[in-house]
This record gives sequence, C-alpha cells and structure tokens, in this order.
Amino acid sequence: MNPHAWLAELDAELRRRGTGPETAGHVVAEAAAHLSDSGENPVTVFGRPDSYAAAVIEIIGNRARRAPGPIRLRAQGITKRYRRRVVLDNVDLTVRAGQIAAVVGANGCGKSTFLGICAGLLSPDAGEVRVAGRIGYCPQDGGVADFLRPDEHFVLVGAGAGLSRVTAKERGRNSAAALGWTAADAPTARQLSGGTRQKLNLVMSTLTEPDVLLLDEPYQGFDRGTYVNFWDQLYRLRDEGKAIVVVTHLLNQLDGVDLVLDLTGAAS
Ligand SMILES: Nc1ncnc2c1ncn2[C@@H]1O[C@H](COP(=O)(O)OP(=O)(O)OP(=O)(O)O)[C@@H](O)[C@H]1O
Repeated sequence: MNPHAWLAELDAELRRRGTGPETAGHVVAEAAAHLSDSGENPVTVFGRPDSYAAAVIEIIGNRARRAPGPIRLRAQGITKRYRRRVVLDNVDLTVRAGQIAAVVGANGCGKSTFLGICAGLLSPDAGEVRVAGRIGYCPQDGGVADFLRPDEHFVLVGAGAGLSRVTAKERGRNSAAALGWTAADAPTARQLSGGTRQKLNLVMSTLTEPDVLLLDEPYQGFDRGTYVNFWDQLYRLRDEGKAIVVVTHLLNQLDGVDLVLDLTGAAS
C-alpha cells in the first residue's frame, strides 16, 4: 500500500471511530512526517491503518476528548399519546455541552415525536424538557420554502436571531461549502434535489450557532461524500461544545457518539 492511500485510510478509520477532525489531522500529519522522513513502507512501520487507528485511540482517545460541559438539554419522564395509543412512556434523556446523543429504534417507535417534544413543537402528555441556550432544529422533511433561494432562506433565518443579511449569507454559504455544496447562485428550493433540500435544512439549523442541535435523520438523500462531511461537521460542532441529539437508523455511527437512546419498546 502506498503512503498516500495508507494515510487516507488511517484518516477515514480515525473519523469512523469518532476521533474529532482536529485530533485525526494531528495523528495523520505525524504519521505522514515520519513516513516522508524514513521513506519506509507504512504497513511495515505502523501495521494496517485500522489496527493503527485502534491503537492510537486506545492511547489518546479519552484524553483527546474534552470532558463534557454543563447540561444543555434534560428531558424527564416524557410521555406522549396519540388518541389512546401511548407512543412514548416515561422517556428520559440528558445531554451536556460537547456530547452527541443518538436516538435510535424501529420505524414508528417515536423518535421524531421525541425530537419534536425536545424542540418545543409538540407538547408531551407528561414530563418536561429543559433547555439551556438556543435550539437549532432540522426536521426529517419539509422545512424549506419552495419559492425562496438558499441565500434568501439564510437571510430569513438569520433575521430571527438578529444577524445582518451579509453575515447570514456568509455563514450559510460557508456551512454549505463544508457539506460540499455551493449555495451561492443556487436556484429556488423547488428546483433543488431532495438531498440538496436536506442540506439546506441542515445548514439552516446551524446558522444561528445554536447551543443545542436537534437533527431528525438529516442526511437522507446525501451522497457518500456529503454523508462523511456531515459526520465530520457533527464531531467538529461537538468539539466546539454543542449538545447534539441526532435521530439515526445507521448503527455503524454509534461508536462515534456519546449516548444512545433506544426507543424500541418505549411505548407501553
Ligand atoms: N399526529 C399524529 N397523530 C397520530 N399518530 C401519530 C402522529 N404522529 C405520529 N404518529 C404515530 O406515532 C408513532 C411514532 O411516530 P414517529 O414519527 O415519532 O416515529 P419514528 O420513530 O420517528 O418513525 P420513523 O423511523 O419511521 O421516522 C407512529 O406510529 C406514527 O404513526
């Protein structure tokens, strides 16, 4: 395996295992410097990229991650009924600054309902949610206005938080670029593909730099590159101290998150 391919695989392995982009960058840069100085075969020096990533994480994993901060979201005893049917029965979740919580479970078990309650869009029949700070919410679908361009969405969302038009556009375009999407000059939302509309939703949810980010399967329709960029962004936001709750069906990401709330069987 040539050094370039080996380093790329190491980087991907580190990120897949939940290492933040900054730490992964340091580890890869150090390995690259050693390989370039010695001219040796990477597999001979370090072994396979996945084994090396596992070894590095074992040594630095816990040290590299900052300890979680204060509680940002506390949901206690959440119960929700639709008519006589109990969808959520006494569900608790506490998320601190610098943590990602994944909400998982079978179709229809109440994940979106729970997130909607956390966002304050739905009322629980019992229990309460306390949030410290500003919320950003990305719904599973909907959320965009067909007749507006992405820039106009950014300005509208930014206005709600007192951002100037210029700042709102700049922030929106920058976080779109981090997902590999050029939002400037994009057409109205009606003309965007499903995956791109979902990128727009995601960008809007982070535009006002919320303290608590609630994401309901935000990556639907993303291609593979965007999907990787999405998780990188999530780890970066966690490193910056955001509290994140993400609904996901993709269990391969669960070793990168801090908490898992499995709602399977949450109904009574
Ligand atoms: N407004 C509503 N009125 C009646 N029933 C509802 C309503 N909203 C959701 N439900 C029902 O509540 C249950 C939980 O729905 P919810 O959308 O929260 O599940 P989910 O776990 O997010 O599902 P999925 O994985 O398919 O996205 C489902 O059986 C759904 O049909």
